Amino acid sequence: MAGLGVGVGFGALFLLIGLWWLYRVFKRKRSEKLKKKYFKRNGGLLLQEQLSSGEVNVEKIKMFPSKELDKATDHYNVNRTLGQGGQGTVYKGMLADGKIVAVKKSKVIDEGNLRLFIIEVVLLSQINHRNVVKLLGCCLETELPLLVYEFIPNGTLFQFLHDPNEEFPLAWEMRLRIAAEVAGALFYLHSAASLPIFHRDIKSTNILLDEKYRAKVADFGTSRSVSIDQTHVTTLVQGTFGYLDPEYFQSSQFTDKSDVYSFGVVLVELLTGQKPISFTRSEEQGRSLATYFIMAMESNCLFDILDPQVVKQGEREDVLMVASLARSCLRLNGKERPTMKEVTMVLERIKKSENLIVQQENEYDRNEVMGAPWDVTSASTISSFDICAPSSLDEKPLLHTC
Ligand SMILES: Nc1ncnc2c1ncn2[C@@H]1O[C@H](COP(=O)(O)OP(=O)(O)OP(=O)(O)O)[C@@H](O)[C@H]1O
Repeated sequence: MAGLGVGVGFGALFLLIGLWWLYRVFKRKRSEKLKKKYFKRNGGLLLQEQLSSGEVNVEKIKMFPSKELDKATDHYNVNRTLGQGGQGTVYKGMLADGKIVAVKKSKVIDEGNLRLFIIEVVLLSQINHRNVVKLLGCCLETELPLLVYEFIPNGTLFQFLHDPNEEFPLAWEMRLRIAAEVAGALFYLHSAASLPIFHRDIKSTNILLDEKYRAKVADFGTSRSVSIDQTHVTTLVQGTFGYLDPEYFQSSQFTDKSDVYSFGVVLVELLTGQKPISFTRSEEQGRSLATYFIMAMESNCLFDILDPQVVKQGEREDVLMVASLARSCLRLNGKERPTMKEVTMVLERIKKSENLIVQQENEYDRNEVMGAPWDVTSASTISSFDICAPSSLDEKPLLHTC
C-alpha cells in the first residue's frame, strides 16, 4: 500500500515537472515568435538590409537583446525615468559591462515612417562628433523599439538656464562655449556627414550637458537626412513652439536655415536667460522670446533684457556681436540667415578673443602681484579685436542708449 502511495506521489511529481517543462518550452517559443513579430514590425528586416548593403559600418551599431535592456533598466522601473518627451520615455540603465546608458522607449512608429526611422538609426549610429549624443544601438524585438544612447549626466541646458543653481550660475564664458559647441555640431551635421542631416528640433531641452558641462546635441527623433538637391516638403509641421522657423511654418519646407532659426532662439535664451515662450511677458512685449528680443534690439534696449550674469561678465563688444548674430539667425527670410558654418566661425572667433582677454586678465593679476608694469594699450587692442561678422551678418552691433 505504502509502495503504491510512493509510486503515485512520484508519478504526480513527474507529471507536474513535465507540465512545467512543457509550459516553459511553450512560453519560450511564444516569446521567440513574439520577438520575431516585433522585430519585423519595428523595421528589423529593413535594418538588416541596410547593414548588409556594405555601406554601413556594422560595428558601430549594436543590436541589444531585450533581456539585457530589461535587466539594465530594472524592468523599466519608474525610479529610473530620466525624462519624458513627445516620442517616448527615457530610462537610465546599467549594462552588464557596467556602462551607464540612457534607454529611450519610443512610441509606436507607423509603417509610413518605418523606413525613415531605420535610416535615421543607421545614420546616427555612424555619427561620431564630440558634441552629439552617441547612439550606441537599438533593440527592435520589443513591442516598442528601444534606442540606446550614451548617458549624459548633467541634465539639459534648459534646466541649467531656467532652474539656476545659485552656487553655480551659468557664466558668460560657458554660455559662449556651449553656443559654439552646439553650432559646431549643427555645422557638422549640415555639411560634414555623408548626407546632410537636419535636426529639426533644436531647443535647450535637447542640449544635454556632460560631466564637464560640454554641450551634447540630442534627440534626433524628428531629424531627416536629405540628398543635397532634394527640397524637403512635409505635410505635417514638426518642431517645438517658440523655436519654430516661421518660414517653415508657412511653407512646410524645412531647410538648413530652419535649424539656424531655432539655434538663434537658443542663442537668445543664453543671452537673456528667458524662456522661449513666457506668459509673464505681456503680449505687447512679446510672448515669444524671438519677438521680444528683436523688439528690444530695434529699440536699442538690448542691455535691459540681458541676463545680469551676461552683463556682468561679458565683454560689451562680444555680447553685442553675439546678439547681432542671434538677430541674423532670426531673420524672417531664411536666405538672409547665415549658414551654420558662418555662425560657428563667428562664435569661435568671439570665443578666442574672450580667451585672450581672460589670459590677459590672468597675466594682469600676476603682474599686479609681482608689481610689474602693465601695458594698457595691449588690453584695449584685444578688447577691440577684429571680430567682424561675415558679410551676410551685416547688422551693426547696436549701442545701448536706453
Ligand atoms: N542620453 C541621455 N542622457 C541623459 N539624459 C537623457 C538622455 N536623453 C534624454 N535624456 C533625458 O530625457 C528627457 C526626455 O528626452 P526626450 O528626448 O525623449 O524628450 P524631449 O527632448 O524633452 O522632448 P521631445 O522629444 O518631445 O522633443 C530629456 O529632457 C533628458 O532630461
